[in-house]
Amino acid sequence: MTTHPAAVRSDAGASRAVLSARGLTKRFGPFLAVNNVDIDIHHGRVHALIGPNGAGKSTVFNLLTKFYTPTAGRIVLDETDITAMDPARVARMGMVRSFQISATFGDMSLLDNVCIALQRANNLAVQFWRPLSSLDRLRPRAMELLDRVGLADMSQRRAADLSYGRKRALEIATTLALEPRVLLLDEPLAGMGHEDVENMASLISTVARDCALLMVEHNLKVVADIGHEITVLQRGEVLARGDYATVSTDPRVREAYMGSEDGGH
Ligand SMILES: Nc1ncnc2c1ncn2[C@@H]1O[C@H](COP(=O)(O)OP(=O)(O)OP(=O)(O)O)[C@@H](O)[C@H]1O
Repeated sequence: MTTHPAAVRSDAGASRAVLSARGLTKRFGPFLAVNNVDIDIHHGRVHALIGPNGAGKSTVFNLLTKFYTPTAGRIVLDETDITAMDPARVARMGMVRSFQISATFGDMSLLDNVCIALQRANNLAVQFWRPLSSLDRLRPRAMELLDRVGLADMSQRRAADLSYGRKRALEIATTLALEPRVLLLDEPLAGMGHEDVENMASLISTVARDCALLMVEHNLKVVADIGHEITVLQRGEVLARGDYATVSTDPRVREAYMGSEDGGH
C-alpha cells in the first residue's frame, strides 16, 4: 500500500453518524434476505460491509441507496428520515452511489468528462431551469478533482485510452463532482489488478476524509488496511461489527468464512 493505514485513520468527526439504519429488513417474497440490520456510517471513516457470498451485502447497499424499499426498518440521513424518499431526492441530499454519474465518454478528454459531470451535478442540485455553466468555467474545479484522483497530468488524454484502474479513478472524480456527504461504493476493487487495487484503496482512504464512506468489498486485505469500521453480514443478519482486529478474530466470523470462496482473500 502506498498510503500507510495509520496516516489515514483520522478520528475527526468519528462520533457523528451521517447515515444510519435501524432494523433494516428486506423480504423477497417469502425469502428473508436482510433481517433487522443496524448500521452507522460516520463522517471521515471507511465503513466496510463484508460477508460470505449471498450474505445480503448488495441488498443492504440497495436498501441504503434507496434502490430497494425496505420491508421494515428506518434509514436516517443527516437526521432526516429518508426511508420513504425516492433515490433522486436522496441523491440531492448528498448520498451518492458508485458510480452514479458514471459512464465516462471514451472519445472525450478526462477534463471534459469531469466538466460534464460538474455540469450534471449543478443540474441535480437545482430544481429550476437555469442556463448551463460553460464548460470553460468548470475547468479549474474539474482539474482539482482530477488532481484528487491522481489524473491531473493526463487531463487531455482520451478517457478510452486509460487503463481499467484509471478509468475507475476517473469515475470517482465524476462521482466527487456531486460533493457527496455519503459515498457508497459497491465492490470498487472488482476486476482490478494488484497495482490498481493499491491505488484505488489509497484513493478511497483519501476520499473518505471528506465524507462518510461505505464500501461493499470482498478484498479482505484492503478492508484490513483501510477499513475503520467493519460490519460482517451472514444470512442477512449482522454477525459482528467493530474494527478489523475485532471482527477478524471473532470465532463466528472465522467460521462464517471457512469454506466460503471469500475465505482465501
Ligand atoms: N431480487 C431478488 N429476489 C430474490 N432473492 C434475491 C434478490 N436479490 C437477492 N436475493 C437473495 O438474497 C440473498 C442475499 O443476496 P445479496 O446479493 O444481497 O448477497 P451478497 O452478500 O451481496 O452476495 P455476493 O457477495 O454473492 O454478491 C441471496 O440469497 C440472494 O439470492
